[in-house]
Amino acid sequence: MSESWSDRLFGGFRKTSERLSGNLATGGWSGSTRLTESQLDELEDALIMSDLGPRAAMRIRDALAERRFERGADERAVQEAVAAEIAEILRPVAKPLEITAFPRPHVVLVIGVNGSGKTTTIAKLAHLFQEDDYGVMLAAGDTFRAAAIGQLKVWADRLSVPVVTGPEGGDPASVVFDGVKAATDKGSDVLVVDTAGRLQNKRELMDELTKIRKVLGRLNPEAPHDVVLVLDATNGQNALQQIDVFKEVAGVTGLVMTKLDGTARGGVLVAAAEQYGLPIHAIGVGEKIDDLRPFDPDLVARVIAGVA
Ligand SMILES: Nc1nc2c(ncn2[C@@H]2O[C@H](COP(=O)(O)OP(=O)(O)OP(=O)(O)O)[C@@H](O)[C@H]2O)c(=O)[nH]1
Repeated sequence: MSESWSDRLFGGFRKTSERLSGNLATGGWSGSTRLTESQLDELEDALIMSDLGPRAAMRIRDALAERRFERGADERAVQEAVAAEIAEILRPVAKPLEITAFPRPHVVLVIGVNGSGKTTTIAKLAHLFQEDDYGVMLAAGDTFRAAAIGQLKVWADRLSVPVVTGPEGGDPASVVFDGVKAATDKGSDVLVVDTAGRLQNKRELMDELTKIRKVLGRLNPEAPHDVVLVLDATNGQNALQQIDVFKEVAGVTGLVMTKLDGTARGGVLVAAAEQYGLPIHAIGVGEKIDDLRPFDPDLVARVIAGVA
């Protein structure tokens, strides 16, 4: 690997940090040891414009209002202080997915709207688990579209991971049932289940997920152990609305945010952390198989604030 993960992370968040530092670089920070009201207003606006959301922006503003800076402190000092506050917000939610289920398999349902990067994320998660020497199996519970089943198979082949599929238009709950049985027979540690992402039809999706849960519960009352929502960071604030809907429809237990590379909207990660407090298991910063990693909240905070 020529580029380290943190290099890729910096590359990934470059647009976000440029945006935030661009928004912060209004000059005139130096002067007194406290930020003035108008400086604080500017700071809050810069954070909102950088997609951190009004709540996180206000929290950071309040924290910075309390802070004493060295006389003559510059923009960098303000950015450092912003980074420290962002880290405070991210630290409690940065939690990798852990395989804890006993009996095995640990069942992870993966949900998210089509195009959010769900299938790619499932492959990347499988790869992460493989790196930790866990036995992984996939289940193609998105039977709504043949393409989704095919795409998951391609990834499974590439990773040499078994995948349980059913016919297009078949019953997702029966694929999940077969998946759990196969994973149990094989002694797999983790079963990652792809599910349909038809947010337009909430009722149908809710019924489908309820049925999956019922079938899973019959096999193992603890399953699913995780319900992971995949969000596309390029959707900015709309990604947050998806959390609202999927929390209600699917009982989301954690998030993965993808496509943080190449978007200036990475601040939405901070907004999601502040507003929902759901664990953020990993972040996607590219299309390659190892472009999904559990994240280091302090490093990500420094990258977002442009001081890494
Ligand atoms: N740049 C970038 N692209 C990503 C990332 N994650 C996924 N993608 C790309 O996003 C596109 C959609 O990803 P899929 O995994 O097919 O998304 P999906 O949600 O399963 O979509 P459907 O298959 O349409 O349901 C693909 O071209 C992926 O390569 C990421 O972290 N960064």
